[in-house]
Amino acid sequence: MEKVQVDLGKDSYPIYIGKGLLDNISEYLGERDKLLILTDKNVDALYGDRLGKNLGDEAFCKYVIEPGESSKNMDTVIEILSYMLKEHLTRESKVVAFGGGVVGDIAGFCASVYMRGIPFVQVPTTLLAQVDSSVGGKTGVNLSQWKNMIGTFYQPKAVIIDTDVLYSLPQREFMSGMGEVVKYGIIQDNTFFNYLKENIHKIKDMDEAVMQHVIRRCCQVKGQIVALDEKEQGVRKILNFGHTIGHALEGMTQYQKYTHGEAVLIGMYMETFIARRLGVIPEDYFYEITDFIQNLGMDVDIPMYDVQKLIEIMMGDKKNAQGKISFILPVARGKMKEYLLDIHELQW
Ligand SMILES: NC(=O)c1ccc[n+]([C@@H]2O[C@H](COP(=O)([O-])OP(=O)(O)OC[C@H]3O[C@@H](n4cnc5c(N)ncnc54)[C@H](O)[C@@H]3O)[C@@H](O)[C@H]2O)c1
Ligand SMILES: O=C(O)C(=O)C[C@@H](O)[C@H](O)[C@H](O)COP(=O)(O)O
Ligand SMILES: [Zn+2]
Repeated sequence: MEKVQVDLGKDSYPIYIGKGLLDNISEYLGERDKLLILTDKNVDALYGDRLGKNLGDEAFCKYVIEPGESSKNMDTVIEILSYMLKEHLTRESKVVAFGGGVVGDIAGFCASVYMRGIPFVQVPTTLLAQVDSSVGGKTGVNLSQWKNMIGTFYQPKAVIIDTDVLYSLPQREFMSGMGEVVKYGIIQDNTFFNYLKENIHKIKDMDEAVMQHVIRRCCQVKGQIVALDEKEQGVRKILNFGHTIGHALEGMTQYQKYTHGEAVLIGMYMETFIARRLGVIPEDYFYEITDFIQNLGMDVDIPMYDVQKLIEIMMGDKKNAQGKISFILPVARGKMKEYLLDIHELQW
């Protein structure tokens, strides 16, 4: 088992990464009078009994949501908060987010607003959640076409990553997680980007040692960025590379066409084109990024007729300022810069 620490003063927490951690989960959960396991139907069917068995005689209750992005809204939040009240959860209880990023974002949000905040722990089960969404304390839900429009910054008490659960992931979900993994290579750590390129076959085969390294490195990079800028006033914005277009694509298609990671891959591809159009990225690096995304097998074409709609949604992005759309663009290997662009600069 490896441990990565997120340094946030009194809100610091450990990320445990290893094989089979689910079997000793009680050891990592910390103090509580009662647990609420929040999960989705797929994860519950695969791992619910195992988790329950490993909790032994502990007092716990469980709430199971429908899988997928369409659950990520205020209706689900109200249902969960009502259940928490019915189950008499207190400020000494703990919420366990047991699932992918959807479960994690909803569980963290519910924990952050119930009784003005009760502790929660992340037990991420998708690659995307293990490398990104379980770390950093962004919680929330979507409002209509606008992603994560309602939310809080609320850190978990711990993140417990059992790498064994990745082997039941559908191939599409695994590649979706690779979207955020590639992001970490581009935004800060060019050595890691080279590692990804060199090991792409082993990654696609889900080689255990390689995946352990990939997960640890992403958690380290994200943990360091979050420690520097918890509330996204500055450097944390680089984690949004690919997300201005990515989030708009998800919303424009009612969360039905792309997974989050797929939308981020397309977003990074298109935003790298914007960097080239602005003349801010070296030509060879432009090809390195775009070739790698294509080689992952991503279909990066979107129909031209959707561009106006895309821009309309991007106009509502949280990162925008001065009436302009914010883009985080690659300007050199491992170096990003924010550009505020108006609509006319995007129509060419
Ligand atoms: N808070 C953050 O910092 C942050 C960062 C990145 C993404 N996100 C959010 O995360 C969400 C995407 O997360 P996701 O990609 O994990 O999607 P998800 O939670 O919808 O999970 C994807 C699918 O995999 C299934 N699944 C989960 N674990 C499994 C396992 N071990 N084996 C088999 N199937 C399994 C789920 O039931 C679901 O059908 C988006 O809403 C995105 O906005 C948040
Ligand atoms: O943790 C962050 O900060 C991120 O930006 C991580 C992103 O991968 C994630 O998708 C995040 O939810 C996007 O930011 P948001 O503020 O637009 O929700
Ligand atoms: Zn993301």
